[in-house]
Amino acid sequence: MIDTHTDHQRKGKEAHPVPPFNMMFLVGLSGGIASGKSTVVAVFRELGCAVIDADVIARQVVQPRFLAYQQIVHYFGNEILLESGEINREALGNIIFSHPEKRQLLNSITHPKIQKEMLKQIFKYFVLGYRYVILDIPLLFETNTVTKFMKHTVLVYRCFSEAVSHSHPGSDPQTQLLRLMKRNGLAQTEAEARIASQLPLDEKCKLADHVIDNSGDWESTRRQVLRLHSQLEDSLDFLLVRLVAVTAVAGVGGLVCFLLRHFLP
Ligand SMILES: CC(C)(COP(=O)(O)OP(=O)(O)OC[C@H]1O[C@@H](n2cnc3c(N)ncnc32)[C@H](O)[C@@H]1O)[C@@H](O)C(=O)NCCC(=O)NCCS
Ligand SMILES: Nc1ncnc2c1ncn2[C@@H]1O[C@H](COP(=O)(O)OP(=O)(O)OP(=O)(O)O)[C@@H](O)[C@H]1O
Repeated sequence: MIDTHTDHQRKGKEAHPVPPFNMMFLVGLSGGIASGKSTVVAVFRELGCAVIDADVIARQVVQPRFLAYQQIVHYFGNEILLESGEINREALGNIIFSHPEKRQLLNSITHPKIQKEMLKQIFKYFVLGYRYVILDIPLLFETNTVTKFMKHTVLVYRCFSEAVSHSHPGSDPQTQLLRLMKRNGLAQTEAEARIASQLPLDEKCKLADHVIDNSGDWESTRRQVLRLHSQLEDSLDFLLVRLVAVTAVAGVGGLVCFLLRHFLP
């Protein structure tokens, strides 16, 4: 039987907040459609890690009381509204996934608001003293502006067939397509358009610092997450950031003392 209580847990290394004045770092997590992101994120949450979900925020910022809602209705028209007045996500999805310029437009409306809300949540976790925050962002590698703020990037991938897993460790496009069609009730062309709107998984694999292979069973995935969490907790980056912060504070303090001594009577 596999021992689910790993060394990591025995050492009691859960992600409890550390005192608030310690600096933290960001970890970007992404993956293909139905690759297992939620599964991986659930393990991180179970370990007490701070997780921010971009898809959840993307839904919040387009609620009727927000500016993004008005802008979307202004540019896309009332046709994308449900009777309740809320955005018809299926209708909007059908438009933006088949028209790249409209997708660009929607992104330009929503992404700044999503990023602003993420920033607020990051600040909250900073104040609470977390060592690192996981940002679950489906478009992490497509949106270059975000990756530069990540100390680590993680890609979750899942090979759906044995044959593919050995030759091409990225995805099985056919199975991914079928899953998407079934899950979202999409026609083949619509599902293809959705997949084509994102970077191919094997491209993302090359860009990521860490890859979690979710092709095996749950335990195998869980073990990889525990190992990664342990690495992140022990990360020297954390110490480096603290060192830089302490140096900066000392530098500013020194400067203030110098100025006070020279310019005050
Ligand atoms: C187009 C919308 C209305 C479709 O809604 P729907 O409920 O059908 O899908 P949902 O929001 O759950 O997204 C499902 C997946 O689609 C992909 N996706 C969503 N938006 C985009 C986009 N602009 N470009 C490429 N892929 C996207 C992601 O993989 C995401 O996980 C919605 O996705 C949206 O508002 N997108 C713009 C905001 C965005 O970029 N969200 C992604 C997180 S940053
Ligand atoms: N290792 C695994 N073994 C068996 N089933 C799995 C495994 N990982 C995930 N699944 C199943 O595959 C489906 C997709 O997983 P999950 O929801 O975690 O993916 P996701 O990447 O978050 O999907 P989405 O694209 O909707 O965000 C779920 O039904 C989940 O239960």
